[in-house]
Amino acid sequence: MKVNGTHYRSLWWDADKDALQIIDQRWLPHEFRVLQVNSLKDFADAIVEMRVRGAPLIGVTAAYGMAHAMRLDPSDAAMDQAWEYLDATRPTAINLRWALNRSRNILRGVTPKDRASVALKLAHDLADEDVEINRKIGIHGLELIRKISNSKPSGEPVRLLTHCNAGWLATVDWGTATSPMYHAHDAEIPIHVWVDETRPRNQGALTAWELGSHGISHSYITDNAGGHLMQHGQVDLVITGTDRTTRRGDVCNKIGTYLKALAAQDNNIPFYVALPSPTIDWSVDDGVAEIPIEERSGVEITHVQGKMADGSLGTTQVTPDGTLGGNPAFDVTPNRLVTGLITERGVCDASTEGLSTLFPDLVNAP
Ligand SMILES: CSC[C@H]1O[C@H](OP(=O)(O)O)[C@H](O)[C@@H]1O
Repeated sequence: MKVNGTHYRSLWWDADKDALQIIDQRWLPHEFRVLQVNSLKDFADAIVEMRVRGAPLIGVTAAYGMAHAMRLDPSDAAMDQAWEYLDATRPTAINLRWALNRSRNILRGVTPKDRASVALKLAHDLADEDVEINRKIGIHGLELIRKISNSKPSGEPVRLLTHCNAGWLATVDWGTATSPMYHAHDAEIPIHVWVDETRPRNQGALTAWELGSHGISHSYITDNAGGHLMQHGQVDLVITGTDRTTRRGDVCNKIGTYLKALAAQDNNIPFYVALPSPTIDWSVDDGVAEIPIEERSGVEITHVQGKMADGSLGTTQVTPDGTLGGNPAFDVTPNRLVTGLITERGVCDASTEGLSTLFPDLVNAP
């Protein structure tokens, strides 16, 4: 999307430098820094340290990591080592393993001398595929927003609430949850977005940066304010992203999503999840029982990063010395709390039947 009038993807291949460039999201929203990825360790660190983040973007980054590994050593052993190394970076977003499997399954059928070029082409294709999937999610989600807008007095905004950043920064472009918002804004449908801060890493600030750059009205709110806003008729629709959705429609997403879904149901507010098909884990039914939840460092809880009074970026300790932080990074919203899933092929119920109807070609795919 646009940054000060210039279009960017969240990562891109620089042919002149023959290397992947990423937006280093650790410095946003205060500084826009581009980083070149030069080694396989750089790829892994970028994912672990959340320089790149968001399920789709993690997957595409890993695909470029496999291509880098094949340049160094295209042997079967090196391919498997790279797969293991990149797969171990973050456990929850299924797109990581999906992309690694897409790459390795193709490369196994390719002679080693051709693996580097084939792997790089696949990474480019996955990046382009992600952009198109998210664009289509936007088109389908737009109709949900339009329907609500048409039920309001002319000019009255549709009030959306979103959690974390499922924006273009979490994908290659458009975002998932934000794509319907961008499409609605571009269709001149008035919207206002309540943006959850999303402790502990405050990815909501990334969403605020994105929406502000696109001229979309928004308010940055505490994670605990959403229920109150819903009780007082201030929210028309909730749209979030997902890091892994099971075949029956249980949704794993950033910690706190489940609580928003509970509040939405209690207030009869539609709760939709923007779901690109690579984020569906067809091998899992019960999300609460089966999806591995990443436990990140407690320092992300006890300390906060931001812009200091002198304009420099820094980190400050919030808790007493010695206090340990507990930091599960995701939770699972059972399908019974999900109104619908907005996919690139349309909107469906959060159910096995809903997903298998839209994706009959994928439901039993190996
Ligand atoms: C479009 S997927 C976005 C998804 O990923 C985020 O997690 P993280 O920032 O830890 O990578 C969050 O769960 C978003 O909803």
